[in-house]
Amino acid sequence: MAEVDHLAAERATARFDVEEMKVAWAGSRHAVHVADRMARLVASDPVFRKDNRTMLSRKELFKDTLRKAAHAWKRIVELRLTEEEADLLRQYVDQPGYVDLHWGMFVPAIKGQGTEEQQHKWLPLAYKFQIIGCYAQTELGHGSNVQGLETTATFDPKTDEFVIHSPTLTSSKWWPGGLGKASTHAVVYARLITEGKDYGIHGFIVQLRSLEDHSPLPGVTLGDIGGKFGSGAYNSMDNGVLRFDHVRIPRDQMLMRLSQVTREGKYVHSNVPKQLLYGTMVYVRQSIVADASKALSRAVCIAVRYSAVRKQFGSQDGGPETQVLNYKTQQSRLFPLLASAYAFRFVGDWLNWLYTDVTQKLEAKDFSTLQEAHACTAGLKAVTTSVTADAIEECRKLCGGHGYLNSSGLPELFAVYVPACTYEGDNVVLLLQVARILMKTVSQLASGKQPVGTMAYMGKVQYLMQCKSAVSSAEDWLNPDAIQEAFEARALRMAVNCAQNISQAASQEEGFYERSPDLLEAAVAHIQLIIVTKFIEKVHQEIPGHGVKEQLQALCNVYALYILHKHLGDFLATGCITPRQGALANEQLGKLYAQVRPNAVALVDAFNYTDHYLGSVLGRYDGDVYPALYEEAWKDPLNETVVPEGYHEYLRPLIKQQQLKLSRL
Ligand SMILES: CCCCCCCCCCCCC/C=C/C(=O)SCCNC(=O)CCNC(=O)[C@H](O)C(C)(C)COP(=O)(O)OP(=O)(O)OC[C@H]1O[C@@H](n2cnc3c(N)ncnc32)[C@H](O)[C@@H]1OP(=O)(O)O
Ligand SMILES: Cc1cc2nc3c(=O)[nH]c(=O)nc-3n(C[C@H](O)[C@H](O)[C@H](O)COP(=O)(O)OP(=O)(O)OC[C@H]3O[C@@H](n4cnc5c(N)ncnc54)[C@H](O)[C@@H]3O)c2cc1C
Repeated sequence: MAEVDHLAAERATARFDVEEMKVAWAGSRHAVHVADRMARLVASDPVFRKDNRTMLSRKELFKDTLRKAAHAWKRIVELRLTEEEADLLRQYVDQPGYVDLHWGMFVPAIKGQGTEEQQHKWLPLAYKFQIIGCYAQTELGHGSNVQGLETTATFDPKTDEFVIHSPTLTSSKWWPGGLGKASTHAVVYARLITEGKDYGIHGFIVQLRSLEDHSPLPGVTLGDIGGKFGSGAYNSMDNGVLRFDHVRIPRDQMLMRLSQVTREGKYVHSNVPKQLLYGTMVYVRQSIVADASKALSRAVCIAVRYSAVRKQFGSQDGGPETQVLNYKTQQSRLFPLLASAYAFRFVGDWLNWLYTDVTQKLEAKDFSTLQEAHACTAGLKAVTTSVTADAIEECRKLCGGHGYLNSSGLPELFAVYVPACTYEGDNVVLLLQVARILMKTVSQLASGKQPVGTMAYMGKVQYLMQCKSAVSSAEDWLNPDAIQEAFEARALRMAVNCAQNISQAASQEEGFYERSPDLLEAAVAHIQLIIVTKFIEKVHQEIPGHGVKEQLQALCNVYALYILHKHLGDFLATGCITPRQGALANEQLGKLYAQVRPNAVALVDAFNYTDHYLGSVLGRYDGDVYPALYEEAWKDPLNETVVPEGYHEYLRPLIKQQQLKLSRL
């Protein structure tokens, strides 16, 4: 810990037990302990240094990524780390790379879509890194529309092989992470053609590079797709392009858990929903929701600590300058983001539970919760990533000019994070999926079918369509039932309004198309309801530790009332609350900010991030920001020489020319 703690006074005002809050955040004492150990292991290892990352060229950065990944693997093996420890170690290394896709998508795709035999063959190779895999689905011409992919896998019964081919330029695989330079294998999604019939998209394991010298195999053309947004950032990842020219693979490299092609070329589909093909995406979407709280909490931790250190403007009587964290505007921009970090953390935990539950049911051939899993993972992925990306940028602004420096850590965090709004499903496309399910659920209400899971509230349609909020004072908004009812009524009424408007169109499809902007808003309202509900449920649980439950209660209220305030138009337009009740919610929000203020620094300390992981001179634990900023500036390569390169070529002649002109006057 730091020798001088410039934030000590802030820490002293906390009205709760920070160590216990760490447990509430991490999920258990064991989780705090393991995370702490792995974070320190990474922070103390010079190979994992990352403060120079934004100054490296793309080639240097990529090599640095390979080095870190190899070193991480060496440490994982040497220390015999468990899967949980290894995942955390990779998280704290904090540099996107091919391993993310290998463990995050290639392995899950084989686990989810491979037969037992296939898993037996391929997983041990992947587990030991004897092969490196990626997930090659998106093409140059199609990403969102998976059914529109063009790559073909045509069965040749003569040789018992599939022929993988890219028939057009637009069928080139484009974007897969790890494909460009590192992967030896890929799970490739292609149209299965057998006996002259196109059976749509299926997954195939295809070897791309030699295991001897890493050169592309015959018929395979591949490379990196080029530099991406921001310095450092996601440029450590080799997103790739891949084309096939009639590449042959054995029949048993089609992932055959869901459907099979026999030796004779007969297509056989197991009696399971086709959507299970999208299972890997569902898995990754739920992990992206968990990651959103990590990225958001990092940005918020930096902004809160720096706002407590930074002072601007004196008091009226010429006293000391004011900490910017004391400005009400700073609080009203920052504390909802702090509350959102906690909200996303808890909804992420719940989603992980849901995913595990659905997976167990699928194993038992119970597919009843597949739609719920799809709606929740798609919708929560969309809302949490959009909010987090915007919030990181807001945290940059909250840190003023210094937030724009790479050394603040915020520009890189933003650049790394922002593609999360696009990958694993563009957020708009995913929200429209949620909207479709909402419309289906509304249409089934008339027939008396009771909605279940997170849609269950829609079953209270008679009541929710006409209920009026009973709130008559600002304090009434602290009642979770009042919040819950207002959010349920808003979500349901928006969905019903959309359904009514769609029903007036010439066709359901046309109505859906015309009303899609409204449908997006209805989907967001439904997802926000889920987040609020899960936060309320969390706070209702027994939570040990002095003051911890009270702080979480306050943050839960901040989150809900902030959303209500931000989307006041929805609540008023649907008649769920009156303008006066909206004003009371805002009044209560102001009081809650005052309650959060003395606890703010301790609430971000509870994330338990090392300075290495935060990677920010502004977010340092000790708050000793100015010497660090000053020191950091001198490390820039531009400061390696006092007189810059190019002076003699471009600056001196210019200055001399001007001097000459002046001397002639
Ligand atoms: C150390 C470990 C770390 C782990 C963490 C890992 C993190 C990794 C970091 C991430 C790195 C980035 C990597 C990025 C990878 C990628 O981006 S991979 C590519 C991702 N691509 C997409 O997400 C494409 C998005 N598109 C789609 O998902 C689909 O095309 C679509 C939009 C859903 C439409 O599909 P379509 O087949 O056309 O279906 P519809 O007609 O719309 O619907 C038919 C029915 O199917 C239901 N459905 C759709 N999807 C699903 C699903 N996933 N699950 C279940 N059901 C689904 C849909 O509701 C319809 O149902 P009915 O109405 O009942 O028929
Ligand atoms: C950093 C990064 C990493 C990636 N990694 C991988 C990977 O490892 N493997 C892989 O296979 N892919 C990967 N992808 C690809 C990613 O999955 C796709 O980019 C993503 O699914 C979006 O598809 P798209 O690019 O086709 O966007 P498009 O669908 O072309 O989107 C363009 C615009 O059209 C809108 N739009 C599209 N369809 C509709 C609709 N029906 N209604 C309304 N609006 C619509 C979108 O909202 C968006 O505004 C990665 C992408 C990125 C950026």
